[in-house]
Amino acid sequence: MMEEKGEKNGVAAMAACYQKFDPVAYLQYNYTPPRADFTRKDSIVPWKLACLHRALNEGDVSGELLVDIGSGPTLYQLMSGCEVFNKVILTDFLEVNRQELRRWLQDEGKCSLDWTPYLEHVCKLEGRRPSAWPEKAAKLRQVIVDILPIDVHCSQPLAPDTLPSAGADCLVSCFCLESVSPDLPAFTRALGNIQKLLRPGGHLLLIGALGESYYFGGPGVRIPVVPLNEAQVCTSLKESGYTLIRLEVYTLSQDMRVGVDDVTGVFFAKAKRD
Ligand SMILES: Nc1ncnc2c1ncn2[C@@H]1O[C@@H](CSCCNC[C@@H]2Cc3ccc([N+](=O)[O-])cc3CN2)[C@@H](O)[C@H]1O
Repeated sequence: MMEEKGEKNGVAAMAACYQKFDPVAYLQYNYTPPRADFTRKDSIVPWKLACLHRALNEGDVSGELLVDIGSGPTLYQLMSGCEVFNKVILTDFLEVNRQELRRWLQDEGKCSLDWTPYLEHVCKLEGRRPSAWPEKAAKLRQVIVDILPIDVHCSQPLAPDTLPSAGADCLVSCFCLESVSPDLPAFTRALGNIQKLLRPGGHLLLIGALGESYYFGGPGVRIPVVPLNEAQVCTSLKESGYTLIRLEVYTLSQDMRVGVDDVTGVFFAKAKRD
């Protein structure tokens, strides 16, 4: 019982940190140059987009429904998946992030970040002209069917009956679980909680930070992160009911370390639910 109380306190403290999360600042910190520089082969965002494109286009991923776990205020993580799945559900813990996503979806022109360079880059990865980005934007808006609240620390992270009984065909989650978990056991439990949202044999595409102990979710909003290494990611995936297909790692060069966190690397894991 004592352990459960400790778990609940850690998760509640983490939720309190997120009350000050600032989507606009967060997007500026992580989704503008140098971390999102499409003129540089070694920039982080092009690496992430290439991992997602490759993972979704090597012939083993298919189905109807893709669910993005902890979307935050970003959309890049769905720009390849929107061509493979005809239904996409976005999720986040905070209303401010769900609002940011809704603003883009409704195309009211009041978005905090211009996603055009991202759409152009993914068009290029698909062998299309970058000028096809309006079609890709329209496709993404067409397949997004819902933007829902989620809590990965709940044994049932989404409201009941949100998903088909068989579960989603694919989950994507980027930089969420390690940033919302007070420790490694909580990270592993959260992986287990979302595993139940996925049909057996369905794929998990997981992007996360290595060696990160904190990040700024806004000016002065320092949020603790459970520092992970590759071995811990692999063990946690295995312990929570996934078979790892591939793990890729990006190591940050000095100029990618811009003072908004202490990340040393980024991992991309493609896995299957057992
Ligand atoms: N209990 C919960 N369940 C689900 N989601 C939850 C919960 N609590 C908060 N959330 C939701 O999860 C959050 C997701 S954003 C988390 C930010 N992760 C750290 C940040 C990201 C980042 C980006 C790019 C790069 N890079 O090198 O290019 C590095 C890094 C490392 N720093 C946020 O949307 C919150 O609203």
